Amino acid sequence: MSSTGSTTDLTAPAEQAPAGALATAAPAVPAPATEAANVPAPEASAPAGPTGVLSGRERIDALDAELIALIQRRVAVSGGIQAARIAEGGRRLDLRRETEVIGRYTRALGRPGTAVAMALLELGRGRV
Ligand SMILES: C=C(O[C@@H]1C=C(C(=O)O)C=C[C@H]1O)C(=O)O
Repeated sequence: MSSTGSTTDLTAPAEQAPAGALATAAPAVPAPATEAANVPAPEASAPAGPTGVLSGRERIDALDAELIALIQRRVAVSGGIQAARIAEGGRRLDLRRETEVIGRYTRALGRPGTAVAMALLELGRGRV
């Protein structure tokens, strides 16, 4: 991954999982993504004690790297949508859609989710 923060990820090949991947990876009765608050993830069971702290931190570091990569991909996709809309004579931003996005994160994560959504939207602005 580039550490330059560039948006060249627009050309990244994998914005979605391959067809069928979700079907095999998803639980039989998947919880709605918007209702996932307070459901502990499997990663929540790190062993206690110093070893647990170290190994847990490695997992945190790996998760943070994944999150950053996902955020960079989101910024690139968002920029592509904005550029397309501008090319069609529209406005860069769609506040109704942004309200939907904020609501999704708020329902899933509570008040901090609102802040996460706002940060994601801010990161996606002005990249085109
Ligand atoms: C990406 C879009 O354009 C803008 C960016 C958004 C985002 O990053 O989620 C949402 C709404 C728009 O202000 C879109 O309309 O979907």
